[in-house]
Amino acid sequence: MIVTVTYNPAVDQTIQFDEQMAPERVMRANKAQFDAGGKGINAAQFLTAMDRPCVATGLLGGFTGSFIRETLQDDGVETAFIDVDGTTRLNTTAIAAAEEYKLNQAGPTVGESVVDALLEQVRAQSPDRVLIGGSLPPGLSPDAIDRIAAGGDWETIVDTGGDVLRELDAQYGLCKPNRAELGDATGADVSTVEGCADAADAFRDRGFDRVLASLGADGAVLVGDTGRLYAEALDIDVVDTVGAGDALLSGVLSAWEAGADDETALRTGVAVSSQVVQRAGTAVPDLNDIGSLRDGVTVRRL
Ligand SMILES: Nc1ncnc2c1ncn2[C@@H]1O[C@H](COP(=O)(O)OP(=O)(O)OP(=O)(O)O)[C@@H](O)[C@H]1O
Ligand SMILES: O=P(O)(O)OC[C@@]1(O)O[C@H](CO)[C@@H](O)[C@@H]1O
Repeated sequence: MIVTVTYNPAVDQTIQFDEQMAPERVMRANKAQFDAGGKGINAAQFLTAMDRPCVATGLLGGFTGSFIRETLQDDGVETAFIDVDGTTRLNTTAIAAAEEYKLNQAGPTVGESVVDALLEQVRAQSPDRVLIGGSLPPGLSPDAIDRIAAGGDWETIVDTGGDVLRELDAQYGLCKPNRAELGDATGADVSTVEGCADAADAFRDRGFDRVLASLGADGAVLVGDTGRLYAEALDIDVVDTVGAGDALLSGVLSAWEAGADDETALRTGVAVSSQVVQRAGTAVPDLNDIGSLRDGVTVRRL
């Protein structure tokens, strides 16, 4: 069973415009939606949709926090959040004439004591795996991630910014940087797939048994003791890439939970992410046909 931890959840507002973004004038959206968001929360939604036992935890506050809790419960996602003072942030994605703008708030300031409460919440679920996803709110340091990782006999997966990844000291089963985060974390040249695989492999020495690096339209690499796997992205019409990395990671974890090997897991991740990027927002897409989509993913060893 997987527990996800989102220290800094968000309500994701996605607004769409026909014309290009321009300053100093009123832009009128033709579509708008609100979704429960945050990297661990997205993963919990995708995992639940794939019938993988999962509990979403983290910090919630204010009316936006209530929206997230109610949305998850309506979607059948098990929750065990800690309530905090302040208001969970609202992050905005503006899609204007096929260009995407991502505007993320910082989130409410919290005290270090929330880490103790959250760790107790995680322990109470007796998970096999814990996924810690997303940024840290003001008031918390990377130690808040390490403490969860070292707080029980579970495998910890982490998906956070490169600046935080390089500060982590605990042992992790997997980290999931995207291309920019991999470059930030390692200082390596990540302009080629091979370069990303080299950087991911070297980064394992920093306490990560495996590294799943997502490369956007170039697909993804998974490096670990069994070698270096590269999966090409599927050729699809992309609407909104927000949540793509969470979907990739969820597909990989879902396959591992079912006992699949790394190649099948990587294929599954690419298949799930390809479904998410074809629609706006971070709500759960149709994941019923993942098996045939997965078979269409090209994977090779590097
Ligand atoms: N343009 C694209 N075409 C096809 N697939 C894509 C495209 N962009 C992303 N994907 C799929 O989504 C996966 C993750 O993409 P990406 O590296 O952008 O994640 P990310 O930056 O971590 O996203 P987020 O942080 O918003 O979750 C890719 O490995 C790929 O399978
Ligand atoms: O600010 P963070 O925590 O790094 O990222 C938050 C976020 O952009 O990540 C998700 C997509 O991966 C969205 O649901 C959410 O708005």
